[in-house]
Amino acid sequence: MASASTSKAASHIPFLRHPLPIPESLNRRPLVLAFLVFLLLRSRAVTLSKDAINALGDLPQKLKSRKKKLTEEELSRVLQQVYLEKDVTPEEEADGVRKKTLLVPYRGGVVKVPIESTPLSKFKEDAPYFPPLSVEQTLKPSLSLEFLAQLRAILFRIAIPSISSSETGIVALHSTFLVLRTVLSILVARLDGRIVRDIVKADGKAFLRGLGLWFLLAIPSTITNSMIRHLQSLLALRLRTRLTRYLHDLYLSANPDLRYYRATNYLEGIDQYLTADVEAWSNAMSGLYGNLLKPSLDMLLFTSQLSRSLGVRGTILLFANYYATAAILRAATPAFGKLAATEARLEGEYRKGMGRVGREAEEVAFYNGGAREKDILTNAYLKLIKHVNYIYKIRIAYEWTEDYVIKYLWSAAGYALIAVPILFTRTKRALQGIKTTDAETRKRDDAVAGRTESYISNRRLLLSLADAGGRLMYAYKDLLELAGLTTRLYTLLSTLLNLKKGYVPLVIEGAPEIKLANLDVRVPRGRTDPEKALEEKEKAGEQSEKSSSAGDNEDAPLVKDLNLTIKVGEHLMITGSNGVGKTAVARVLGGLWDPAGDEPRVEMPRDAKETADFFAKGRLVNGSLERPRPTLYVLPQRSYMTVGSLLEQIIYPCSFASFVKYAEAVAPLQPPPAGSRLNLPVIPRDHPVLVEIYDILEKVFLAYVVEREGGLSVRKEWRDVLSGGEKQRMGMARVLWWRPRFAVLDECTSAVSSDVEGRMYESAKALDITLITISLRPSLMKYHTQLLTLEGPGGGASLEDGSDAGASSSHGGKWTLSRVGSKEERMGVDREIAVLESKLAEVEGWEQRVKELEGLLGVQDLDEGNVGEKEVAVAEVEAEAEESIEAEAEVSAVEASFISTREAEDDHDVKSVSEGSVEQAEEEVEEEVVEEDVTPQSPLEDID
Ligand SMILES: Nc1ncnc2c1ncn2[C@@H]1O[C@H](COP(=O)(O)OP(=O)(O)OP(=O)(O)O)[C@@H](O)[C@H]1O
Repeated sequence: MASASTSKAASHIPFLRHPLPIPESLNRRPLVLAFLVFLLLRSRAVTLSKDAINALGDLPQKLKSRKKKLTEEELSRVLQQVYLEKDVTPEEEADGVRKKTLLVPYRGGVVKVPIESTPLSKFKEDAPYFPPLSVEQTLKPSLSLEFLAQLRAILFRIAIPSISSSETGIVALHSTFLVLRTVLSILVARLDGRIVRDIVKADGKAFLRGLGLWFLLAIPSTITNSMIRHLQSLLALRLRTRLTRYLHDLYLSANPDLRYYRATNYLEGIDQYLTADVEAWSNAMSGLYGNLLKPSLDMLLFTSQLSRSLGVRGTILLFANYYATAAILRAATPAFGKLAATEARLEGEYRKGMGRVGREAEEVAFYNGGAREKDILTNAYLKLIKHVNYIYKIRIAYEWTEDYVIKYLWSAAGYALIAVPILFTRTKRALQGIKTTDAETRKRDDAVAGRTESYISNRRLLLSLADAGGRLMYAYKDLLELAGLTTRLYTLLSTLLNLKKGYVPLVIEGAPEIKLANLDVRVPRGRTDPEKALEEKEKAGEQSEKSSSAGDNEDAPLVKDLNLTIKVGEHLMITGSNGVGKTAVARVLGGLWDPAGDEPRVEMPRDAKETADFFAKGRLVNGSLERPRPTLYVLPQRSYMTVGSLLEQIIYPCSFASFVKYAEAVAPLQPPPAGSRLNLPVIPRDHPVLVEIYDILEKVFLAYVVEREGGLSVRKEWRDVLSGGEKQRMGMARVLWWRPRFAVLDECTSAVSSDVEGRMYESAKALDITLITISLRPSLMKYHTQLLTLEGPGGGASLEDGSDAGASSSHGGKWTLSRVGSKEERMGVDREIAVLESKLAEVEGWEQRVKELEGLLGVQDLDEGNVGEKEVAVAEVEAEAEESIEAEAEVSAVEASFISTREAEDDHDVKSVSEGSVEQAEEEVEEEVVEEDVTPQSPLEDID
């Protein structure tokens, strides 16, 4: 009855076209809704209890397994194994798909995570969606159509690739809860009004009913809020995971893509892009979805609700309000997108600096460079902080405007919207004219109650509207920031997807050689700083003619027109001064740099892919236990130690999982130990593959490291644990284990003692490995048959031996190839021999003299009158030196004869030897060789 009268009273109030005091029919709506919510909760409660029951059922099992955590040994096995390989179909295999089960240690146990790599065809399909950006676009991200295109490409090609992906489900659920929250907000606003109305009317029963409903509504409202937060975080995590997995597959690509190597030429601080930017983008994206959808929905629904009660005039005023707000805020909003992108870049620079100091801590410590590094890092940090501070400062003005407009202007507008009709319409006049009979008084009371209810509801709706407007404005700022992050992420993806594929050498099946023809070696064009590039572009616009002529000025090649054949068994040594391009040749051989020049040609005997497949799948070649050999294995100048066990250092880049598969193919493994929770077999110590590993360690004189560190499976930070020489020996162990057909050894024995070096070289040769050594040490020549001398882009200005490389070439990149034993090589060896021998002679002389003096004096005190003694000693040493020169002449003659024998074999023209007669020496040597039955491997052997 009361509600009927309320409705009637309300209908008297002209500004309430649809009176808010709820009539009989409408009055049931909250009840129905409350009932629905109850049902929902009930079903939820049932599910919860089912889950709870299930969980309770599993509890003993779980507790039991929790109690029995992995032992340390099991954990180390898991860490070593990392993953289990899964089979793929031949089509998937051809498309580069790999399936694995990752073993992740988690809360004392192991969680198995299935992973599947992105097919190569997917990258090909995606590339057209990520065309490269211009410099302007990279530097000035904005809310434009380009931004939408970038966002669409990232979202629908990578982050949420299909409608059936789990991310779609999360978005759908998230959206449902967002809508639900808006609906619940409206219900709360209505109920609020109703409760106040009942208080004004002093209707206790209705008030209590309203209060009951209030509590009921609170339950779904709070659940909705926490679910929205949870789903937002979940969505962010999923987006990040998708992007990260995709980027890992793309970035860490195998030869010939090598994107992790090539991309550094184009993007600075790429690790910041790959880690922090991906995370920031995912958070911004998932947050923005909620921040944009919810307030937009709120605005829509609240506006429609309000316009029903405010009438046409009110609605027009409301929209005018929106328009004014948007115009003010747009004018007051700074370029947050650009600011966010710059902040990410500066953050990356700072992190990079920190990482460098961490990585090179020992070097910095030796130089005591802490203070200098501090300056560099503080500089980078202050640059970042200044920028962040600047953002904060401009945010003050922006947020002040926003707060003022949204909170106060909108509230004032809200008051006006509600008050104006009440104060200045017929209603007021009508109400004032009513005579105060009892019935009319009641009617008037009802009208006041109705107005109060409508006021409270509208006020709440308006406050919510202001809140939604505020969030929408924040969302606008977030959207600008997202534009900045999107541009960075897009730049990363488009750079990686559009990177030019590396040069693929021509594979000649069964060829016994590596062949290089018409090959120029040039430093690849480096990265250009986008800001500088923009400046240059602008300048170039002004003086385009000048710049075009400047473009022709290309750097001279490091090596020009190289034609070289490296036959199996013909060991090559590459030498030349520092910086002439020795490593650069290895970079071309290894596929890191593309060959330049006129129709360059690089021919390789066989693809190393077979090796990779072999280790991934444990397949044997023709059923034999012989594992395939990679064509080329390059040992770089700087030793690299990977994360993992000692064994993994030797077999790098083969993983332990692949190694186990290979071992299993070679000979049976031991079953897992009894009671082990891991189903991982064990390789026994006497297994042939481990025997081989230990044998290799013996050969490189590292067996003691296994003893010292406590076994092959010990995991340590090997970069710090092993000494420089040990790391280089580990490199040689890798060569001996992989047994490549050709091994490039780039100054990789510089810290190894020469006797060990020699034995390692011999071990490698014994395994039929053809060596391509890059070194400045003439003592290594004896292990090689060919010598490539580079003269660098300057054209051979600095070869010290005075050989025929002195003629400077204007084009640069001169090179000479000779047989070891030729004039150039001999001169280098001669020089080294002379130095070594004079030192040797000195030592002998002094030792002898000391003995004599000790014999003469019988006492060690040489202080008194030692000047005379020293003179005598020097005279004696000189005599010794003379003797040694004679001995040297003999040695030189031996060498010369050896070299000339070789040269004669190779039809080389050997004419001059500085001391002694070649013919005579040759005869002598030949006699010696026959008598002693020694193969004259090296001219230095006698001395050794
Ligand atoms: N990524 C690069 N960007 C620019 N220049 C480079 C790059 N890599 C190498 N260079 C230049 O190419 C030249 C040859 O380098 P390379 O490493 O081949 O020298 P090298 O002959 O092996 O010297 P060293 O004996 O000192 O090892 C050097 O002048 C070097 O500065």
